[in-house]
Amino acid sequence: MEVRARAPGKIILAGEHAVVHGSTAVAASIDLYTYVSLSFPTHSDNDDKLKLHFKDMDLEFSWPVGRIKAALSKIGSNDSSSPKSCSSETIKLIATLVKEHNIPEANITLAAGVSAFLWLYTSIQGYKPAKVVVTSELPLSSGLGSSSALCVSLCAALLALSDSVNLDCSHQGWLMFGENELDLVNKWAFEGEKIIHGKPSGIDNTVSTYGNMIKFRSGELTRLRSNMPLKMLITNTKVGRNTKALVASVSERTFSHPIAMASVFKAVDSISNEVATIIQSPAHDDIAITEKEDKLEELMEMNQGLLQCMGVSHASIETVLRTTLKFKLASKLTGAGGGGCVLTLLPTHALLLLLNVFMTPHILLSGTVVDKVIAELEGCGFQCLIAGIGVKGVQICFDSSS
Ligand SMILES: Nc1ncnc2c1ncn2[C@@H]1O[C@H](COP(=O)(O)OP(=O)(O)O)[C@@H](O)[C@H]1O
Ligand SMILES: C[C@@](O)(CCOP(=O)(O)O)CC(=O)O
Ligand SMILES: [Mg+2]
Repeated sequence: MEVRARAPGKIILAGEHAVVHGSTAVAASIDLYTYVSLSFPTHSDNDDKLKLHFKDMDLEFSWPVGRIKAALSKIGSNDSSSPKSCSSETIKLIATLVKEHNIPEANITLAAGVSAFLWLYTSIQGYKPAKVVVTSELPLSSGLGSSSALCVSLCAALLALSDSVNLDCSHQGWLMFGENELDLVNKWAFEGEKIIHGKPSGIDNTVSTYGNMIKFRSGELTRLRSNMPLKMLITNTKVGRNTKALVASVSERTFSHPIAMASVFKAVDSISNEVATIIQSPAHDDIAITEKEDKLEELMEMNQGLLQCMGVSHASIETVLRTTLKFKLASKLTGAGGGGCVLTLLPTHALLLLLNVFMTPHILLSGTVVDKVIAELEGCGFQCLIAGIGVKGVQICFDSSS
């Protein structure tokens, strides 16, 4: 029996970082997924190893289960139905298992993902031999939530073959979990995110688990129903960064300037609530949609200004902001910043109209504003994509033939 799980990445429309400090944020899932397949060896395979394959990087890890059991013996027995945090002592024990594999320096940030894997696997499945294969359509360490998509898809696959979840294994194709199972996946995935991020807010694993669009504050989720077409250009600056370090840097700034930062977080909270209201409010005609788009653009620019206050912008992000502004398009970073991805709202008029009179003569050529801005951004060495927004959350698929 093999089970596959897929979990979507995400964009944060408003409120990243501030959400770690108790403000509201708004996020949506995107149609780029991380896939995890899990299979147990048969008796005739005579295999006693736990194997992890990061297929995209062609990196394989394996440990005899006896070795894992010996290293983690103090943890006690596993109980997949009650998610628990990995203690700092256990993190150290897990780190010794990870270090036994010499991860190439260029891929060293993957060590956090391997540690999260070992914690989630042993906590949910115990010390069984298995093979786990991970692939992803998401760029890693870019702000699109690859860490949470990894944790959510992994937990879904592990729980699908655990005693805590009862599913119809004969179902053909992708299958959604029920609400209780989703809650369990989400809670375990949050524990994995803690290992990768240090201090996650939980918004990324929550939107990857439940999908669609959510408002999130202090662990509480409100599902949003969008009442407008929402198209975003995602520009990957390809500047790698690490969410854990960026979250820590904002915490340091908060420690140094608590009163000023409290005001920044309060302003972000208001922006996120306004974004959620605009997205959900009814729009009966094109004029109403344009008004909503104008307001969203202003709020995105305001949020970006506050992210600059938090110290998480980057020269590459500023280049994207300047470039899109030339085309009268508003942008903000998404995720932890420091490089990574930038969101640009593509208002309906930008998708339909040819360049208009506001543009300077040298760019008054054929094509839509969107074609032009993408060409210019890609000319800077960035990578652009337009992802589908608000897709379903985590899903699983059984393959009983294997
Ligand atoms: N498909 C994957 N394969 C291996 N590790 C992954 C994968 N996706 C995420 N990770 C782990 O998550 C880390 C990136 O998480 P993070 O810094 O939060 O960035 P983001 O979540 O924005 O992509 C990687 O360095 C790695 O440890
Ligand atoms: C910066 C933050 O708000 C989002 C991080 O997202 P990402 O890992 O950069 O995709 C952190 C969090 O909410 O846990
Ligand atoms: Mg992350």
